[in-house]
Amino acid sequence: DLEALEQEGREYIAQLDRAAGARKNRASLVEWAYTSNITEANEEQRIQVQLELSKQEKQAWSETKMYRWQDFQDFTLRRMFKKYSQLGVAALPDEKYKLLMQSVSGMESNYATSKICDYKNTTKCDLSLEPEITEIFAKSQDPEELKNAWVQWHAAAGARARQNFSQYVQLDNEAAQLNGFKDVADWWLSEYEVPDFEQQLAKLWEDVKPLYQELHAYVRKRLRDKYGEHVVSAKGPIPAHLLGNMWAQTWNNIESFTRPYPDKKEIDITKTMKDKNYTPLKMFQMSDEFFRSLNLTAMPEKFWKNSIIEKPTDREIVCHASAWDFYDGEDFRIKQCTTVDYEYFQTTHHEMGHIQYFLQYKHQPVVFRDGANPGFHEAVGDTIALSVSSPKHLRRVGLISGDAEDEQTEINQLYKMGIDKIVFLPFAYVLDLFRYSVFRGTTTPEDYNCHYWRLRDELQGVEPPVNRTEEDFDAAAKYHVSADVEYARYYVSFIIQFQFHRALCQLAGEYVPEDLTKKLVDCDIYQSVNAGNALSNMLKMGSSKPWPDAMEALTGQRAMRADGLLEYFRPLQEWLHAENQRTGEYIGWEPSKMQYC
Ligand SMILES: C=C(C[SeH])C(=O)N1CCC[C@H]1C(=O)O
Ligand SMILES: [Zn+2]
Repeated sequence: DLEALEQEGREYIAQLDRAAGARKNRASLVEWAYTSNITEANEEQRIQVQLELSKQEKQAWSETKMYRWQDFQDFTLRRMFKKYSQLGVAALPDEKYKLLMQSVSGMESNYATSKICDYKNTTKCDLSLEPEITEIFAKSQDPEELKNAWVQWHAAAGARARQNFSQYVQLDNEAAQLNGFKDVADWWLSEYEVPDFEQQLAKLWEDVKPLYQELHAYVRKRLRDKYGEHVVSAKGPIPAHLLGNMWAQTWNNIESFTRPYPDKKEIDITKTMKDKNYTPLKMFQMSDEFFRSLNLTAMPEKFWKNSIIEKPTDREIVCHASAWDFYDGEDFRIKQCTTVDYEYFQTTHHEMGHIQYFLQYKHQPVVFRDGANPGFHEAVGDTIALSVSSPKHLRRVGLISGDAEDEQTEINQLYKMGIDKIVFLPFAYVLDLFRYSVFRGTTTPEDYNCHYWRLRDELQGVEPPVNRTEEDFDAAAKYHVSADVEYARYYVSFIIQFQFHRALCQLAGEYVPEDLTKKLVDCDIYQSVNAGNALSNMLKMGSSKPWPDAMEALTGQRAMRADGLLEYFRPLQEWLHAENQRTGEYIGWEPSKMQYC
């Protein structure tokens, strides 16, 4: 009878989950070995083990399919079977599976080991993305030097990945179809478990676009004041190499010469960190302490022993920051090439947020040890960082001094947050709009680069510093495209982190709507056990329930909404609107005059 069958199913899925945990542990270990020491041998070993594990998964999958789990009464049991009924890339025949692994691995190693030559000393050609090229984009205010680094990097890390990328698209789409999806775009979107998710992304962009356009116009004006109208036009897109970041995804590095009230004391947190002899370890300890102050879980012993928090000098590694769950309930690690600066202080909290999520859901079955949706996992650390980057908290830890809050300081503060959070949204949206169209075949290899720049031009209002052709492939110059990491998760995160932040601030008594002494921009949830417990209750759920349930558990809302972000930045939006009217700056941008199609 059904009851007996369901009980049999329960016992089967329990042993399958344990076996899956052992497989994921092995997969993480061999992946870690490769990304923390990029050699041919480690790359070969990684692919061998992945292939072996995929055979075991295929075997288990054929057994799982035999169960009539759709008729089971138990929601959680049905959900476990549903997730285990999706085989993933292992559905590919061995040869194609290996080819797919090799093409992604080839792109990722190329990205991680790409070097460019020094602008002045052209025989010195050992500059890596981290720390050297990142430092150029953080510090240089020479458009020619920035253009040179931009062009070299996009040739090395972008164009060189084109062949591998088109093979990866082909094979990943085949895997998607073997899993019952039309293409990888639908597979990625299915992770969000709501039928109209793509439309929700478009709606969020419509909600935020007016704010972005005001900020874009203001920044273009300030850059034109600085570099002149022959470098920055009055009505066109902004040249992508002038925004302080290789991908123009956050513009924090141009804050010092574009902030609204320049005569207000400059808050140079990087300088203060260096003056106070901060070390990468201290940055991690401060982040750990913040989480513990919320009554969340301390980093376990193995974390401090096994993590890599500084770039090694004796080998090549994947420097792009990452957090790792080894699925044994004890081994959790971060790998990042920390430099002592504000940007990496934020990144450290971002990665520690992933680890905290791992720790909170480690009691779940392996199959539920995931974010409620991929965006949730990206939002945890950033939500904490919204408190850490508040003037109140920075004063608390001695990273800024003096300057009590006044209207102008507050606008400067919101501007600093806005050139990090608001400008990121069109960048993130473009990256997966581009890849959805590639996987769907609406963008073919012959117009990869044309389509990428058309989206960058139309949505983000940035243009390439030089003309582009189909010899280039600029999308792959971004880590996540070369590493096959979906990006809508960050777009979602930058929206929902403000819903999380607002809810936590209310729980901490730090934010009271309409109470001007308890404003959202001043909120710091540090040491609030009340806020921490609510966050913990949501994190413990992992992916055991559809994400609207997790969202509701923390915020009372069941949907993603831009209202948290818009409320947070309301004063800035009003200031920018008035300022752009005062200067008469054109809002929006005309199509770029650069050749890229
Ligand atoms: C820090 C990570 C590792 Se999950 C990252 O890739 N982030 C964090 C914010 C956006 C995105 C990026 O760097 O492009
Ligand atoms: Zn992340």
